[in-house]
Amino acid sequence: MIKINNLKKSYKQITVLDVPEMEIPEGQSFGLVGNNGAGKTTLLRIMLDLIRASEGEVLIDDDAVNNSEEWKNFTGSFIDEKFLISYLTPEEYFQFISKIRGVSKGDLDQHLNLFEPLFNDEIFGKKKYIRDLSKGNKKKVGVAAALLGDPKLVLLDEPFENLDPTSQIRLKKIIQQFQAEKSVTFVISSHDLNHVTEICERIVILDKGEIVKDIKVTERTLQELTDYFGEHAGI
Ligand SMILES: Nc1ncnc2c1ncn2[C@@H]1O[C@H](COP(=O)(O)OP(=O)(O)OP(=O)(O)O)[C@@H](O)[C@H]1O
Repeated sequence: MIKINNLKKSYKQITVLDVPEMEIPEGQSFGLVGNNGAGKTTLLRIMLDLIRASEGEVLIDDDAVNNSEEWKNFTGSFIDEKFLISYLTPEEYFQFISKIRGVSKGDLDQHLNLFEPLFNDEIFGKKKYIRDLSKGNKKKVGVAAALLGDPKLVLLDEPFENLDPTSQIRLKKIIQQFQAEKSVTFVISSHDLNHVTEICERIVILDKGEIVKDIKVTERTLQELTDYFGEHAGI
């Protein structure tokens, strides 16, 4: 589903991402981990054509993302709050996204029902604009919108960040439901090694823009990741 060829991103001659080759097959849940500045968000942004690569390309279903609009019809994503429309209420925002994606009112209601426990009576009916929601609640709106309209591919940057522990567990369950029932391909960056090993079948570690490990998740993976980052901390 995703293919990367000779991808490089540099700022002022400093290379921050260098991925010669990588493939993410359809249906895979792919986790991206790495310390601050490793290049995770840069990679996600290039995959979504939000920034241009300095060299190389990302293909989604064989189309270069910077040369095609096709992939946008089946790709959902939430990178940060800039994806939201801050002067709308959450209700208005979901209606707006539904219109763009051709989601009926019935399907929107069904989708939002799934998120009711995660939203925890904090999102709807509060007469608040998105800009007035807490960071965690903005994240919930963004992730729910990314999953709206039956996307085949979903990219999420640190979806668990700013969520309370109960919400993290609820979000994990929702993602697992989309994996099992809808075979969505997920690309998820996270600093939470527990969550990422639980929801991903493959984890790539980025270090200074390079892939240093590409792991098929097993029951030993959490320990392997903990050991890897522990070594970096000198522990
Ligand atoms: N516009 C920019 N100009 C210069 N350098 C940039 C720019 N955007 C990103 N970088 C650099 O690229 C590198 C990778 O950043 P990136 O945000 O992708 O890391 P990350 O792995 O997502 O980090 P974090 O875990 O802190 O979110 C960093 O060194 C960052 O300073």
